[in-house]
Amino acid sequence: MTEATEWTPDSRELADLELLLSGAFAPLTGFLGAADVASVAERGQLADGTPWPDPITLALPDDLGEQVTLTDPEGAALAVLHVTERDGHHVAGRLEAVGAPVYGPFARLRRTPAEVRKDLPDDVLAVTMRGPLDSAAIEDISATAEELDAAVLLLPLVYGDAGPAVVRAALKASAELPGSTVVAVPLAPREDAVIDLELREHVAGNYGATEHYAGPAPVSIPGPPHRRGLVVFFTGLSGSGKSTVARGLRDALLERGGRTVTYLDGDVVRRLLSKGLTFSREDRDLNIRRIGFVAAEVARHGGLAICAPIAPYAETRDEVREMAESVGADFVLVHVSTPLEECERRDRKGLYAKARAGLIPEFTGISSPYEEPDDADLELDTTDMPVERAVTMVINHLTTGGWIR
Ligand SMILES: Nc1ncnc2c1ncn2[C@@H]1O[C@H](COP(=O)(O)OS(=O)(=O)O)[C@@H](OP(=O)(O)O)[C@H]1O
Ligand SMILES: Nc1ncnc2c1ncn2[C@@H]1O[C@H](COP(=O)(O)OP(=O)(O)O)[C@@H](O)[C@H]1O
Repeated sequence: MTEATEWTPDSRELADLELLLSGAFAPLTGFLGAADVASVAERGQLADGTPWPDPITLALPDDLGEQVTLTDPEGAALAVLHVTERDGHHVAGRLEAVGAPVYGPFARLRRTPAEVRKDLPDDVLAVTMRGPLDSAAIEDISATAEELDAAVLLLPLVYGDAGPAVVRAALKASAELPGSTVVAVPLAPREDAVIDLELREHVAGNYGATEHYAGPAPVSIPGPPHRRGLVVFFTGLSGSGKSTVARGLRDALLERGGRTVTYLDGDVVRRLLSKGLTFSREDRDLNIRRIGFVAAEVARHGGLAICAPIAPYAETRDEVREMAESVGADFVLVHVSTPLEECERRDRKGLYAKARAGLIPEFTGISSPYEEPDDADLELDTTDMPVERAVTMVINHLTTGGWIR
């Protein structure tokens, strides 16, 4: 008997899990095993011939055992998965519901198909929505419902940051469609438009739809750069000048006004957020991911975050870029490329001397690697450069990119 373990699926898997548990993905009752996945990919059918458009899968690390409690990011248990099949990282098995989370925006509108169906008549026109309905669409829906003598069921498909806005759009449309019902459904969009539509039809059918109307795709217009969130990420050796330039940048931005600025000071991060972490690769990566997480949260809300850690590994810097971009923010990488000889000559804290004497293990540039970026947006060698000039170069870059005006 293996020990019970816990796992938090990613956001799309969690959305699928909720639909599997609520019955919105019926006839599916669990994540698909290899035979079903292959059959869906080849024929758009489960292995037993039932039509199904999209492989609904869950990836788990290999070492989690046979009984895995699936939790949401806050740690609340949602289901226990009794693993009976593994295909690489993909796992299938019986899902045992533990309890649905009762929080989150519009949680009261996340009802199961069984609950919704018992309140609806035989004829239902379901409208799946990922964005607002304009007046032409509302008129169309109203006329179709009248023609079919059907009740209108608005199904805002909530996923990601835009979720609450889609529900608000559905409630607004509902006010113009007398007698309509709104039910929030956590269906993540699929890349393939045909599969996405078929999946919407299946879900709508499970909610009792006899007719399905797919609301238009939302038009997403990214805000201008000076309104978008931004992460300015300095990387470079110890003593290269990261903190000095980063602080100068913060001060210059505050003097100009117009943007909210958060400076994640390296020392403060190491003292608070990353207290107790060492300089092993693993701990450095964790430190950088934590910085990236906080910076992306700042940028998610339109703020400008400045970070200045050494961040010696390219892969981890890429992860932070990805974190920022995944919340709709931009990412500017500034490589403070002052060479090791100059950093060592400065040796402000006497650390290089200690590292050379073998008193500090794993010191970046001496006994631990620094991977030079090949994707820097700006490079600053501060060897013969006054601090003010370095700050101006960053400001100029941000102005040229439109992030500041
Ligand atoms: N082994 C080792 N290697 C590199 N640096 C060391 C080490 N031990 C302590 N220090 C001091 O810690 C500062 C770097 O911390 P960071 O959080 O920026 O490093 S990392 O990004 O997690 O690699 C760095 O400060 P800065 O000089 O401001 O860069 C060093 O003063
Ligand atoms: N153009 C410059 N930009 C930044 N720092 C400079 C520059 N010229 C000289 N320095 C000096 O180099 C040192 C850089 O230290 P620091 O900013 O703490 O580096 P880091 O944060 O990369 O470890 C400071 O003593 C600073 O005064």
